[in-house]
Amino acid sequence: MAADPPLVLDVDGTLTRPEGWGIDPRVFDPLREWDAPVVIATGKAFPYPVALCHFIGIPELVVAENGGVVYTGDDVFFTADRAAAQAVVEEYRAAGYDPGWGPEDTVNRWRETEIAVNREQPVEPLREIAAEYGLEVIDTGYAYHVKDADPTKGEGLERIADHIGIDPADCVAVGDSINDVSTFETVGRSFAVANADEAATAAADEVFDERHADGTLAVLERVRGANSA
Ligand SMILES: O=C(O)COP(=O)(O)O
Ligand SMILES: [Mg+2]
Repeated sequence: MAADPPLVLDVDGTLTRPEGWGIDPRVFDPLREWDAPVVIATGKAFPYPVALCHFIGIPELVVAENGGVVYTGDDVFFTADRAAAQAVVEEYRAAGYDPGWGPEDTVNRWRETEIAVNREQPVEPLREIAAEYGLEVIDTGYAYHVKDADPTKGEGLERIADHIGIDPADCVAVGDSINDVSTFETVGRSFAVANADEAATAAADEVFDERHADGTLAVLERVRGANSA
C-alpha cells in the first residue's frame, strides 16, 4: 500500500509566505493531516519549532539551532554549548558592534548552543573573531549564526529517526539554505525551493520553480502517498 513519506522541513524560506516572511497558513492542514512523522529542522532557537508543532497540532519532533538542540519527543539533546559563541559575541561587542536585535533579544534569549546575529550587522569582523574561537559563521539568508561546525541538522534528524523508528532514507526533505545541506545529504529525497541559496540548490536532488511555501506545497503534492509500505 502507498504511504506518505516522513517529512523533514526547514522553516524560514521553506514554510514562509512567498513574500518571504511569516508562516504561510496554507501549510497547516496538509502537515496536520500528513500520514507520517513530520520533523521540523530549523536554525531557530528551540522554543520556536516547538511552538510551531504545537500550533499546527503535530507531535514535537524538532531539530533546532542548526542541530545544536534535538528533541525526539521524549528526550532533549544539546550537542554543543553556547559559551564559545557567547564569547565571540562579547568580543564583537567590545569591538564596537552589536548583534542587532535590540535590548531584549528574543532571537537569542532561549538559544542554548549558538548565537544569531542580525544580517544588517558587519559580518567580516564576526567571522574573524569566530575563527579565533574555532567556530564558524553561516549565513542562512535570515541571520548569521555563530556556531560549532560539528552539530548539523542532518545528525539531529538521524537521532530522531533512530528514536521514532524511521529510516532517514525514506524521508523527504525541503529546504532553502546552506543549513539544509546536511539534511539533504541524510534523507532519501531532497528538494530545494526556488528561492534557495547556491549551497542548497547544489545539494538538492531537485529544485522546484515555486518559491517558499508554494514550493513546499508543490513537493507535498508530488510525494504524497509515494512511499511503498
Ligand atoms: O534561523 C535561521 O536563520 C533560519 O531558520 P531556518 O533554518 O528555519 O531556515
Ligand atoms: Mg531556511
